Amino acid sequence: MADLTMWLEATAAVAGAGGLGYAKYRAPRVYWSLVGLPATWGRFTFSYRSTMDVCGLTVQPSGLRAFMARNVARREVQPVAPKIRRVRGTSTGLRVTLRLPAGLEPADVIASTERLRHAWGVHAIRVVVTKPGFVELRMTGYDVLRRVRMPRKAQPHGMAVPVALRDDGTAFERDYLKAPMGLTLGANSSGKSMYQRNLIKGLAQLPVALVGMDCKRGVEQSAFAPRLSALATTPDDAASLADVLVTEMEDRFDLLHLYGASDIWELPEDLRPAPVVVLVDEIAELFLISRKEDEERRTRIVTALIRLAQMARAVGIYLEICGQRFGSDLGKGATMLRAQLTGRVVHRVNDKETAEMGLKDVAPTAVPAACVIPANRPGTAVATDAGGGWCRIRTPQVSREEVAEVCRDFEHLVPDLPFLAPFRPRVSASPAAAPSLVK
Ligand SMILES: Nc1ncnc2c1ncn2[C@@H]1O[C@H](COP(=O)(O)OP(=O)(O)OP(=O)(O)O)[C@@H](O)[C@H]1O
Repeated sequence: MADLTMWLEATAAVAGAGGLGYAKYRAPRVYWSLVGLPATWGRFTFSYRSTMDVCGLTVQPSGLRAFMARNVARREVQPVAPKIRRVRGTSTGLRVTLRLPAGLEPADVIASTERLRHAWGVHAIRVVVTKPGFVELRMTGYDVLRRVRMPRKAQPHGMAVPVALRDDGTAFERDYLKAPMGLTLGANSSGKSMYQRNLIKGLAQLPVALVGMDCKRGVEQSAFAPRLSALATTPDDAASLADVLVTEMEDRFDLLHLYGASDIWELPEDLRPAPVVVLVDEIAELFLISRKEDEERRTRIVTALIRLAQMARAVGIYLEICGQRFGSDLGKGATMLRAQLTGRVVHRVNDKETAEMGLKDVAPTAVPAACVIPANRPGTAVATDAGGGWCRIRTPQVSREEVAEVCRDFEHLVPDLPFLAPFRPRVSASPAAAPSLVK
């Protein structure tokens, strides 16, 4: 009888452990909420003081405080750790708000994130400055980028589109008001098109004009024709389109001048021209030339893009450029244009040099992280935040057909912009069919 009881207990334990192991792998969110979160919360609570001490995140108390401790409270003078202001569990991790004592700065906490991560046994910790004197430790309990599930409340709004998941479980937004010009780099099959698809899916739902430049004969962007205000599928069309955008930029500056506004968002809504997002699928196609005669066209395109990148933010024209590499090897003007594109996303790269092209000037500490993105994780990238920060992100998988359907559903949002009318792609009955330009 005793043997049978022991066997049943052992079987239940093995089944339980197997079930937990299965849940940990197949349903990490559920596992985290039921097991990981309580365990981490407990570990954090019980080891907080000693962890802060050994990580060097304590300071000596002020003279008055030391005096009070010695003479009034009659206890030993202890170093002061950041005060815990709030602890909150989420479906992917744990968030802790800390008030920093005088003598500690956010950079000290950032420098200790690896040590804190190991001490509390979490997958990642990101330190965010919430207001002067306060930081939030965003702990992620498990590898949320293994299977991307966007937070339900992440929806396009204003000029911001949630395009990917950060490794702390929050949505990464491409916000054109914070970083008006963007650059996405990455090797072959690293996930650049998937990133653009997610972007188009979100932008299609906003009242903006979408302009495509896809000189690979429109193979990627033509499926989104119903929602595009313009599409250029050859370098010649791209040159004409870039010229038209520059003329429109100048007209919009005249309008701003007339109303004494510094950007279109200061204009009354009924006078405000529709924002335009220009999506360039492969920048090298616009730079490279095969014949001497093409040189003039390249100079035209590059000059127009540089002018737009330098000035068009105020008039609501934004660039979103994509490419495998973007260095001086592309030709004259490449590095000048790149410097203006401050919203950077770098996917897996084949060499350190490409990662440096994308990140060195805006977030140099992100370069090593971009160099170690594994090939079996397409869609993973390093993205810069406003203010020199960066994070790891991964896009959700979305099919071209799904995005094409969203584009059809939101066709009514295509703004009426006469200057783009000659470039409006013809929408064919079959969504997969390539459009041709109406001239
Ligand atoms: N976030 C993701 N999750 C899962 N699979 C992805 C993700 N992103 C991309 N992939 C897959 O990786 C492959 C390459 O993706 P994609 O076409 O976006 O890469 P790319 O960088 O645009 O490549 P290329 O430069 O050759 O056009 C595709 O099969 C795609 O389905």
